[in-house]
Amino acid sequence: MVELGPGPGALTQVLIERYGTENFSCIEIDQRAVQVLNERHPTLDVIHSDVLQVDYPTLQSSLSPNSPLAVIGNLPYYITSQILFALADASHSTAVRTATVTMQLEVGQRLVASTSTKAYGILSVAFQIYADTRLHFKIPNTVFYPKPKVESCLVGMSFVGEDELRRRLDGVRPSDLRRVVQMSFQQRRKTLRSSLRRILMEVHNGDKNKVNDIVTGGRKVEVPAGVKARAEGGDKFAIQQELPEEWGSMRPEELKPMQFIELTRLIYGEEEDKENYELGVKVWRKLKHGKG
Ligand SMILES: C[S@@+](CC[C@H](N)C(=O)[O-])C[C@H]1O[C@@H](n2cnc3c(N)ncnc32)[C@H](O)[C@@H]1O
Repeated sequence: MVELGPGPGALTQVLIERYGTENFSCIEIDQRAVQVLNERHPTLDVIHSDVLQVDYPTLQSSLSPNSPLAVIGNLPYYITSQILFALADASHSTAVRTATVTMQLEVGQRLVASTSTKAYGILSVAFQIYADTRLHFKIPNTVFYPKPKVESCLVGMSFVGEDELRRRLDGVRPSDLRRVVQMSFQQRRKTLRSSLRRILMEVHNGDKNKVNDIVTGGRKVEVPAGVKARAEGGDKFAIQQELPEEWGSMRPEELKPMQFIELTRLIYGEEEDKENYELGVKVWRKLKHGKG
């Protein structure tokens, strides 16, 4: 068990009473809190570090090589989503299996939001693909001291792990998925046709995943799946930088998480070796709170 941001140890105390200190480590950035914890709990492993710099697979192999980490904590709210995304990236390496964390209510609501609601966005799509996520209960601001302005909640995440994640992605690269989801929600009121135009251009120009050939004026041109290209005579050709109509007219909040995977496949194609391609360990963790 790893507690993120234990502070002087209000939650830590309760956890130690219940589970002891043997399989328990904490990560705290504040030197004063680290000192307090060391004095109060001499047998507890307290790591003085920034949680955003933690490499969970390395941490797991040093702390608990035979079983994945269970993460717990009353998270620092200003970096909640970055912490969560880092956990998602680690979840398919078997480093992290569960996270039970408090956060701002609004962020918890985004994680579990359904399509066509204001709260539905990047966090909802990512955490409904990578984990089974539950908002357990709300926590009023009156139970904290000093009293914060915002309400909180307890969220439980059970990460689906590598095999199930590969089944869900079915060859789609997480980095491509992240880009499509991010671009789609950057302008959440616009249609996908307009929000994703830049990606379609990049995919075409970027020499990546070229899967269809067209021939024009005796020249062979390759274009990505889902992008229509038209021979225009001579050696001229035009790429129709548009998504198929059924996708193009939709707005991002209408797409279920699994539909984002389908959309990504349409634009970027998929890996052939679906069992073994790199899922990536720093895909989502760079995303910041607030966008979508
Ligand atoms: C919301 S407080 C929770 C304190 C305590 N767990 C409690 O429940 O009372 C967040 C804690 O995270 C720590 N923290 C903030 N940013 C951090 C970071 N980047 N890495 C590690 N700890 C951090 C703060 O010093 C603080 O102790």
